[in-house]
Amino acid sequence: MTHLHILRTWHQHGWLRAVDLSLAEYLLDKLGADAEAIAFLAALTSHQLGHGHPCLDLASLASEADALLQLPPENASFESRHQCLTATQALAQLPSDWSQVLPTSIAVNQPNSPLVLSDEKRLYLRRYYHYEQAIKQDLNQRCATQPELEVSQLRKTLDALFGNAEQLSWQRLACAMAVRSGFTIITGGPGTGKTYTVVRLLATLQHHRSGSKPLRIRLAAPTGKAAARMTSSIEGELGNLPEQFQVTLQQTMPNRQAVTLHRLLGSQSHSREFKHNRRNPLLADVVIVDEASMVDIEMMAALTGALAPHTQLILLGDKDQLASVEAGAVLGQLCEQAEQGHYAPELADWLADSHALPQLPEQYCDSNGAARWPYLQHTVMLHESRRFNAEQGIGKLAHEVNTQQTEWLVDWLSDAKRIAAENPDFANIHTLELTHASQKPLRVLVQEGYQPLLEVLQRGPEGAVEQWGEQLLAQLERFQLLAAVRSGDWGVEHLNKLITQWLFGEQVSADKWFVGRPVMVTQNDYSVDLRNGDIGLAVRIGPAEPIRVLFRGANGELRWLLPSRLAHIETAFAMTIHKSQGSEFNHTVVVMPDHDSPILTKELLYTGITRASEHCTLVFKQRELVLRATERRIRRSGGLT
Ligand SMILES: Nc1ncnc2c1ncn2[C@@H]1O[C@H](COP(=O)(O)OP(=O)(O)OP(=O)(O)O)[C@@H](O)[C@H]1O
Repeated sequence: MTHLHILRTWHQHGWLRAVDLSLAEYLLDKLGADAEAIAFLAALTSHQLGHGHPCLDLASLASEADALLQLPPENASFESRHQCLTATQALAQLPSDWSQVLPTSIAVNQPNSPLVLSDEKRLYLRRYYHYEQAIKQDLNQRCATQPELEVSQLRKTLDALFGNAEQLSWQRLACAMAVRSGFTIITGGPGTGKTYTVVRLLATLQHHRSGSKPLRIRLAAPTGKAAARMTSSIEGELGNLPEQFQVTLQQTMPNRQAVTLHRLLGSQSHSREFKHNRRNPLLADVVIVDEASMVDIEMMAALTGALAPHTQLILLGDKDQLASVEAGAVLGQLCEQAEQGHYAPELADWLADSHALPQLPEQYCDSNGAARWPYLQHTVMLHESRRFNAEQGIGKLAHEVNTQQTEWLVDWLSDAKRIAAENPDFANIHTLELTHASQKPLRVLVQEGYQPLLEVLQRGPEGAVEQWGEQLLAQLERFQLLAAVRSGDWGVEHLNKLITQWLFGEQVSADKWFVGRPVMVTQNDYSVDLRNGDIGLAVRIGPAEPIRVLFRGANGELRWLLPSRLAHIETAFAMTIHKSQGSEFNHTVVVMPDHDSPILTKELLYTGITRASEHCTLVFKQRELVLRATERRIRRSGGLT
C-alpha cells in the first residue's frame, strides 16, 4: 500500500482533513513519486496543525506515533479501525531512514520551500515556522527593553498598593517585575488575583510614567466574552484601590473598555492581515491581554508584530488551561515551568535591591535560569487563589486534578455524598455516576438547572425589554453542561438533542429555531460582528414578533439579531470544554465520555472544573476514566522555548 493510499483511506474515514491530503498530493505532483516519505510527513505536519500543534515533533513520532497524531482518532468507528492502518503501522512502512531524507529534500529548508526542519527535531509548514520565529524575535526585543518609567519611588507605591513588603507577595513581585522590562507574563489559576494585580499595575505604571502625558494603555482578550469579563472585573477591582490611585486611573484612563484582539488589531473582512502590523503599529504604550492561554500562534504573531518597539506587552492567563483550538499553545510553552520560578540570582537580587521584595526563597532561584528559561525571567505565577481555597470544594478538586494527585480523587469519586455530608467545605462539588447519558438523574439536574432561565423567558419582557435581556443573559451564565467530546452518547451533539427534548418535548428539534434555544457562534463572522465562541439565546420579544437571537455586543450592549443573519451557529445547552474557555458559570456540569481517549487529559478536566464559580458536578460512567484523564497530560509541540 502506498503512503498516498494510506492518506486517502484516512481521509475517506474522516481521520485526516482534505487540506492535509491535498498538501501531500501537491508535493507528490511537484516532487515526483520518490518524495512519498516527504509528502506523507508533510501531511502529518498539516494534520498536527488541525490538532493545535504548530509543528510535527519527530522524536515523539518515532516513539509514540498513535498518541502523538491521535490516529486512530477518539471517535473512530469500528469499520474505520478495520479499514485504516494506525499511525504506527503506517510509519513502519516508510523506509527506515525517513528522518534522514528530510534535510536532503528540496522541499525542506530551501528558500521558500514548503517545509522547515528545525534543530532536526521539529518539522513545520513554513508559515508556522515564521510565526514562531517572529514571536521569539519580538519578545526577545521587548525583554531587553526597559519601559520609560520613573521608578525611584517605586517601593512607596508598592507599599501603598500591596501593604508592606515583609512577606513574599507574588502579586507585588509581578508588579515590580512589570516595570523592569517590556514583556511580562502574569499567570495563575482562577481567583489568584490576576485582575487585582493588573489594576494595581495600571496604577503603578500611570503613577510612575516619565512624561507628563498619560500612558496609552489598551486592554484586550481573545474573545468578546473574555473582553467583557475583563472590562467588568477591572471596573469592579478599581473601587478597591486606595482613593489616590482611583483618581489617577480615572483621569489617565477614562476608557477602560477591553476589546477583542481582532478589534484591537483592526481585522479586515476577507483577509488574514490586520490593519495594524509592522508598517502601521498600534498607538499604545502598554497592551494588556487577558485569557492569553487562548491566543494561538498566528494571532500572537500578529499581536507582537503590531506593537511599536517601545510598547510594553503584558499577558495574563492560566497556563494550566487548555490552549486555543487553533495551533500553538503559546502561553503554555512560554511559562510551562513557572511554578518553580527559575529566577536568575541577579533578578532575585534586583527585586530585593529595588526594595520591592524580601529576598526570594532559594527554591525559586536557578543559577542557569537566565540562559535556560529566558521568558521565566519575565513571568510571575500567582500561587494562592483568593476565591477558592485549595483545601475546599472546587479549589481542592481543581488542585488535585491539576497536580495529578489521584489519591483524594479516588476517595471522592467513590463517595462524594458522604464526604460532603461530613464536611460542608465539599458541599459544592458533586458526582453523578450513570450508566447512560439519558438517565433520569441527569434529566432532573438539567431541568432544575434551566428552570430559572425558562421562567424568565416565559414571563416575557413586561415592557422592559433591555432589563429582560440582561436577566436572560445573566441566567444563561448560571448553568452549563460541558462535554469532553463532541460525538457519541456522552458528546455535545447527543446531549443537546436530549436536553432539547427534556426541556421542550419530543417534537422540538435541537438544530431548528425555537424560543429558549441557546446557541454558540462557531466561526468569526465579521458581517454581523460576532466571534467564534459568542453565546446567544433565541427569544421572542412579543407574540407577534419574530424569533430574535440575543447576544452581548463587543461594547457590552444587547443585540437582538434575526436568525437568518447567523451563518455559523450550533445549539449550546451543552458545549465542549474547549469552547467554554474564557467563560464562567455558577453551576458547571462536566460530562465525561464512556470510553477512554487521548484527548481526555488533566488540562481538559481542569479547564472544565475551573469554569465553575459556585457548584461543579462531574458526570461519568466509569470512575477509572476520570482517573486516567487526570494522569494524562497534553503534550505541547513547539519550539518557542
Ligand atoms: N492581595 C489581595 N488582597 C485582598 N483581596 C484580594 C487580593 N488578591 C485578590 N483579591 C480578591 O480576590 C478575588 C479574586 O481576584 P481576581 O479577580 O483578581 O482573580 P483573577 O485571577 O483575575 O480571577 P479569574 O481567573 O477568574 O479572572 C477578587 O475579589 C479580589 O479583589
